[in-house]
Amino acid sequence: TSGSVATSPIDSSDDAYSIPVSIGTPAQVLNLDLDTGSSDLWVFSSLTTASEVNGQNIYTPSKSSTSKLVSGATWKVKYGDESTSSGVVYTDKVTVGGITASSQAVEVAKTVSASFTSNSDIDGLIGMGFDSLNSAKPSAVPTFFDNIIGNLDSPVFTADLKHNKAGSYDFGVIDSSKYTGSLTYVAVDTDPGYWKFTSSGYGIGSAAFKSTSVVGIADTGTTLLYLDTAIVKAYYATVSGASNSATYGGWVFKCSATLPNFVFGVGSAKITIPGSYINYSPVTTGSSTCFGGLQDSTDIGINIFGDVALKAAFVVFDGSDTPRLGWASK
Ligand SMILES: CSC[C@H](NC(=O)[C@H](Cc1ccccc1)NC(=O)N1CCOCC1)C(=O)N[C@@H](CC1CCCCC1)[C@@H](O)C(=O)OC(C)C
Repeated sequence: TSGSVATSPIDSSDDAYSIPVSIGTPAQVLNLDLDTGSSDLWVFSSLTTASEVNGQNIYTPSKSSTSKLVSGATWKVKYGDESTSSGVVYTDKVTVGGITASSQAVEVAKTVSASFTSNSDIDGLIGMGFDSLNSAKPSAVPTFFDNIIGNLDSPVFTADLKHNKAGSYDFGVIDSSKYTGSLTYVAVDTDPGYWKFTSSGYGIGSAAFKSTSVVGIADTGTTLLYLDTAIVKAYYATVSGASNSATYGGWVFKCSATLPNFVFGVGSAKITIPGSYINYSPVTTGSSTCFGGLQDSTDIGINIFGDVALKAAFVVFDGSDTPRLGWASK
């Protein structure tokens, strides 16, 4: 089997990308953030503390004839941005892009942190990292990808994210109409459970490409591109008036600045991120100071190829026995 689901940016800054997910019988449709940087499928629900729900769609297990409580199971997840959620576990029928997992663990939130409450565009997450990252206790539960992989024509899903418009996630098929040239594959290190790979270097604008190993993760759930200090400094050295602002917690520049393209290498291939993608957004609405889409990864402790990088490419997440990432321009 194979399938495809449209994914849309939740706002004009491409902060995150959501997909419609059907849960239960009859179907309850929630908009979930497909996140390759984590491995829990969790949802706002009828069990979520009422004061912590603010406009999100919720899953009500008692209204689903196929829901089952997993007795004794709990979960608690904390993300890179310090946001958290926790609760209990049900199994139910889950369908994404026409593909159904008949008994998918659905982690039902009893409590969520303020940043989730304030984000009415996201009704939960569908983690597509490796099972080792799953937070369920006393034992981990498989991801949606893990549950369907055996039924897929090919053990893959692909990401085609776009700037300010709908893209798609495909399952079980590599649609060659969605990219140009050829795919270049790179090995994935599944420890501790991210889609972790080694980029072969970078180039800033028209400057010579620098061949150097840059270890990072392909993370659909992270908005920006986070890289080593030296690369980030070299990039903003070409942007007149750019500075690393303590006030705004990162590199900022005049919104009118011309930003050079940023190239990153995958094997012998090169992915070019248009400079315009590195103008993330004004620091506050209407400000003439803009926040960069490329930021320093030091405080995170890992380099992250987030949506700013991913939306410049077509990416194959290959979950075969030797997991790998395929990259192509588009
Ligand atoms: C640098 S690590 C921070 C990363 N979060 C982010 O990148 C959030 C995503 C978001 C978008 C819209 C609304 C709310 C949150 N954006 C963010 O922190 N931004 C601040 C800087 O400007 C860009 C927006 C993160 O924690 N990613 C999570 C998934 C994420 C999904 C949205 C809800 C919150 C959790 C996950 O991918 C993760 O933890 O990755 C690890 C490996 C860092």
